[in-house]
Amino acid sequence: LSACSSKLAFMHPMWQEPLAIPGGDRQSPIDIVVRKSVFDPQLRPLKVQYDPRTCQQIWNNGYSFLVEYDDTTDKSTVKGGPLEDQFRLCQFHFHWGENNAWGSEHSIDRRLFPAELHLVHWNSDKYSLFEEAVIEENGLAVIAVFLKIGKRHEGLQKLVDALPAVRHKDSLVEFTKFDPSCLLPENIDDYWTYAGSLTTPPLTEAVTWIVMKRHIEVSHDQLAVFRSLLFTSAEEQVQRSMVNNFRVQQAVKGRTVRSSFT
Ligand SMILES: NS(=O)(=O)c1ccc(C(=O)NCc2ccc(F)cc2F)cc1
Repeated sequence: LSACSSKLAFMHPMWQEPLAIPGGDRQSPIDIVVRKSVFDPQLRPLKVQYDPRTCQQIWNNGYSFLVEYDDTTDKSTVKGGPLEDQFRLCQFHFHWGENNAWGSEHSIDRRLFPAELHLVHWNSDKYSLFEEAVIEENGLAVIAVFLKIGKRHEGLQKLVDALPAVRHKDSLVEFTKFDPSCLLPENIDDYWTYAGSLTTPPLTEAVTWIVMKRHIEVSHDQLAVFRSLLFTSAEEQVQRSMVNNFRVQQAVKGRTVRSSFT
């Protein structure tokens, strides 16, 4: 699937791109050009340790739906890989399209996927709050996993069943005992990593991106439930479907994308 830019040109981005971005030379998302990525043998395997008991709620924030975790202790963490420190999971969310031709934020040699999962972590060795870490260049680590349409994802179904409860912007529902490691591909040793930013405002250049080479599969019907969510709150007259909630791709600007595999 190629990102035919003309197809995307008419689409209204979710929000107006700011005129000036702080720094602006490490923005996300990007297209990962595989032949330009550099194998780094010093990249270690990722160590992911998630405790399902830290799962708290699902919140529709008007951009996506966030599954939020208790990040007041080091119970759900990621370390290793390109990371010097230990990072705490605070939430995960997705980006998706109006159809299966596009929806992911990153692409691999221009190949887009119907959706992309982001597991968001902050550096708890150096900072004491997410809000502090989000403005620091080594503050955040986001693991990105591409979603492809295929067989039904049994682990995802518990989340899909809860989504109608957060149909409108600013709605929230209790959601517990969900282990997000079920959303990781079997092999998490093969990934690309680069220095980037948040892909929604405030777009701060604080993110070490870890983009998984292997995707996961979800069914067409499961992704259709994502598309049944709304950008708009219950009070608004005009309801708008929550689809195409991805940012336009940004210039690589001389950055090197490293790979953990040859
Ligand atoms: N798509 S992505 O993975 O790059 C991404 C991850 C997290 C956030 C986020 O938390 N935003 C709200 C937010 C909340 C508090 C704060 F201090 C800063 C701030 F960005 C935005 C984008």
